[in-house]
Amino acid sequence: MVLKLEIFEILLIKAKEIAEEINARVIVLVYPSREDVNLEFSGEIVIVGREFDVSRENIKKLPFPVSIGLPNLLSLVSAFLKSRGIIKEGEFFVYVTKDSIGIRKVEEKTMIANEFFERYEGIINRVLEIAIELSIEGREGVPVGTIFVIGDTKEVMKHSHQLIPNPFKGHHLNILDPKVKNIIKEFSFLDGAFIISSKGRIIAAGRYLDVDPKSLDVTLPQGLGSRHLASAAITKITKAIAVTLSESGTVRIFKDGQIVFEHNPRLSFRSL
Ligand SMILES: Nc1ncnc2c1ncn2[C@@H]1O[C@H](COP(=O)(O)OP(=O)(O)OP(=O)(O)O)[C@@H](O)[C@H]1O
Repeated sequence: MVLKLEIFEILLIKAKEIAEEINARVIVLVYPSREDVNLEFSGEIVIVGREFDVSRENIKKLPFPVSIGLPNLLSLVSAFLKSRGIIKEGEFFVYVTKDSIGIRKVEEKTMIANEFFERYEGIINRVLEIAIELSIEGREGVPVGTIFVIGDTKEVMKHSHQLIPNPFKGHHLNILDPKVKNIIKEFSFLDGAFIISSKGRIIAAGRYLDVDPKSLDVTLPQGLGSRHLASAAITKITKAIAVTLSESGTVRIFKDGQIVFEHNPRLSFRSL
């Protein structure tokens, strides 16, 4: 069968029609299959993806890693749109992947709190990306587990101590620098946590979190051990956010003592 238009172009046309029909103000393109997105739409267009160089005013670009899977991507987009006041709870947006189309309602409770975007958006994205790569690749093929504690550094340092001399002391390395990714991966075998400032600077690695989950009344689903309890606890007594990678491959984000995001890339590593 010869198609006059590519599937993706057909989906774009339909997305616009649906958006207009249901009064959706946003169309989300998830890792679109082509760069020259040709879509005249009066609302906002959000592109989830990496390599797109767009400068049109109504197009926003979100660099979420594809490996977190479509449901998680859509939850993050939903939280983003809400936190930026682009759409409100209960409203709909239309999304298009390279071979599917759908409608999503912005729920009252998004998996990720709005602060995710207001505070450390870029940093959490980068940490998530590293954690996901480590989950899939391991370190030199061996599964690793680790913790990243982001933000409220002063308080976090008060509630933690070094297990080994801090390899990052005196270095001004920033997690947003692409070269730093491999350095982090190299040090991921260390026991303890990475401490990252709200601006992305790597303050320490090999840091033990001195927190008592019991007295802080932290409860997590069964099966989660001391790494996860400590991560939850540190986010309860400070304003920090923690990202953990379990040796089993699951990546979790903690905030206010609770899990706000959970995903195992090893179980769903696929392209959209
Ligand atoms: N308070 C803490 N601060 C920093 N790191 C910790 C803390 N408690 C445990 N860890 C780290 O977590 C590692 C694994 O502990 P444990 O197996 O109990 O955790 P877990 O939550 O079951 O994690 P995993 O799912 O990766 O096995 C420890 O070897 C240590 O490196």
